[in-house]
Amino acid sequence: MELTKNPPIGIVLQKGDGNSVRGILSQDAEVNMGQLLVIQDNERISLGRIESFEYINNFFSEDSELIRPLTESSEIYDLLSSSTVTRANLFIIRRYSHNSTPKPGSLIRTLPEIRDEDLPEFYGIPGLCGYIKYGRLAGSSIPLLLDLNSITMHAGIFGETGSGKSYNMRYLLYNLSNIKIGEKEDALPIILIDANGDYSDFTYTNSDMLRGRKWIKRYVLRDPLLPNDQRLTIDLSLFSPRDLAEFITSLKYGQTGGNALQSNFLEYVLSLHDQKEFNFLLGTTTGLENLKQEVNGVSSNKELGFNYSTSRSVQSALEIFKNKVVNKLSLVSPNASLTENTLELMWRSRGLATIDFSADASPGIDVTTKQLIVSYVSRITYNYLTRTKYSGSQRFIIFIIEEAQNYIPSNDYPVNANLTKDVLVTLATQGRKFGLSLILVSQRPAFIDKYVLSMLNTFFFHRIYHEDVRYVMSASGGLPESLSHALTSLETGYVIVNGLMSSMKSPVLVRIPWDSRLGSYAGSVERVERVLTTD
Ligand SMILES: Nc1ncnc2c1ncn2[C@@H]1O[C@H](COP(=O)(O)OP(=O)(O)OP(=O)(O)O)[C@@H](O)[C@H]1O
Repeated sequence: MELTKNPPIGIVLQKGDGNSVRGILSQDAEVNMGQLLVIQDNERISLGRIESFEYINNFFSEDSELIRPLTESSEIYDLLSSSTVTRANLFIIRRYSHNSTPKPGSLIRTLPEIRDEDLPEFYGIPGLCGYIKYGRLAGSSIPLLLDLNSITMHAGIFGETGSGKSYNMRYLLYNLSNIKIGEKEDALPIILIDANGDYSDFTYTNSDMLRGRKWIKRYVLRDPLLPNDQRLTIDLSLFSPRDLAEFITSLKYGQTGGNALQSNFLEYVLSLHDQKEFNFLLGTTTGLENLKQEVNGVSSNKELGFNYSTSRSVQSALEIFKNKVVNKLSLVSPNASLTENTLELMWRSRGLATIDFSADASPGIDVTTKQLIVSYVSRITYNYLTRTKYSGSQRFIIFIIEEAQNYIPSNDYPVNANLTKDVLVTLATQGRKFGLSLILVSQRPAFIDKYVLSMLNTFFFHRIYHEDVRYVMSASGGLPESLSHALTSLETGYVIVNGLMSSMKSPVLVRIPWDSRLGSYAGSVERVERVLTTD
C-alpha cells in the first residue's frame, strides 16, 4: 500500500501532545473539519484527523494600521491571498507499524486512491470478507468499511429533516442487499418500518437493485395494488390481556394514556379467555358483540366492583376499535400475513419486508395502531430468533425503525408507548445473542429513550438540531470537538460515523455519493417555481 503517492500539501511545524500535531497547509489545499490526512515522518506513516484550522496571513495583525487600506484596495487582494496559509491541528488516529508522533518537518498529504486489495492493510483488518463499503472518507475516494459482524450491536441514524437520513438508509439498504461473499452477492434479511413510503420503489420498480434478495414484499393496510404488495394482518393471540386492554382504551383516548379504570375492566374480561381466542373475540363482528355482552354482564356483578358507566365506556372503546382496526384496516386475523413462518421464508430467501405507514399505503392509521404493529413485529422476530437459536440454527435479522421516538420515547416526548417500549428494550438488550440488529432512525435523538440509546453501538450522525447535540454527545460516548462543532452545520450528504461497525475505530466524516436511482421520489421535494409553471 502506497499512502504517500499524492504531493505534499503541508508540513508539520510543531509537535503537540502525544497524539496531536500542528501543521501549515498550502492555500490551495481545500480541507474540511474532520477530514483525514496522511502524515509522513520519513518512513513512519500516520493518519491525522483535522481537529481545527484557521487561515493566517503575513499581513494580518489585529492592531496593524495596514488592515483597513488593504481591504479597500482591490489590487491588493491577489497579494493577500497569495500570502495566506492554513494552520491546522491534526489528531493522530492511526499509526502504521510505529508508535511515534510525527516530528516537525513531517510532510502532510491528502489521502491517495487505494486499491480494494489494499483496504485491509489501510484499516488494519484481516480481509474484506464480512465488511461492506460505505461512502467515501471526506476529501478522498477511499470507502469506509463497515463490519457486518458488529451490526447486531445495534445502530442509530440521526439527523434533522432534510439532512439525508432516508437517502443514507436507502444507500445502506442497497449495500446490505449486495454483500459480496466470495463470488456471490448475498443479503441480510431486513424488516423496515417505513414511516413515509421512502422505500416503496425498492419493492417494485427498483427491486432489481437489490440483487442478493429473492423475496421482497411491501406490507400495506389497504387493498394491495402492486404485485409485491401484501395486506398486513396480525395475530392478536401474541398479546397479553393487559396489552390489548391498554391498546383498545388508548385508541379511544388518543395518546393521553387511556383510562386506567376502563383498561382494568377490559383486561379482566379478556383474561377470562384463552389468548388463542383473541383473534375471534377482537377480530370478528360476532366476537366483538359477545365481548360487549360479557362486559355488560360483568358490570351487573356488583362483587367485582366494575360499575355500569365504566362498562358503557369499555363498550364504546370496543366499538371504536371495531371501526378503526377491524373494519377499516382489517388488521386482525388468525392467519396473519406476517408470522414466524414468513421470517423463516425471509431468512431462506434473504428477504426484505417493508411495512409502509405512509398515508398512501396505510390511510388513516394512527400512532397507537402503528405501535401495536411494531410491537407485534418485535414479538414475532424475538420469538423466531430465540427459537431458531435454541434449536441450533443461528439466524440474523435487521429490524429498522424509522421515527423511532414514536415507539421508544424518552420521558419528555409526549407519546405513550407501553405497547412497544418493553419489547424493544428486550430486543436491544437480548437481541444481539440471537442475531437481531436494531437500527433506529430519528430526526430527534433527544426524544428517544436514553437507556435504549445507550445500547446502540454504531452511530451515523447527519446534521442535527442544536438541542440534540448534548444528547448525542453523551449517547455516543463523545465525539472530538472538531466533529461535535460540525454536527449542526454538516452539509447534506455528509455523515459522521462512529462506533463498532466502523473499521476506522475513531469517528470519521464520510461523504455518501449521490446515485439518482437511490434518491427516492417520496423523499425529494420539487422546486416550487417548477411545479407552479408546469401545473
Ligand atoms: N448523499 C447525498 N448527496 C446529495 N444529495 C443528497 C444526499 N442525501 C440526500 N440528498 C438530498 O437531500 C434531500 C433530503 O434527503 P432525505 O430525504 O434523505 O432527508 P431526511 O433526513 O430523510 O429528511 P426527512 O427526515 O424530512 O425525511 C434529498 O431529496 C436529496 O435531494
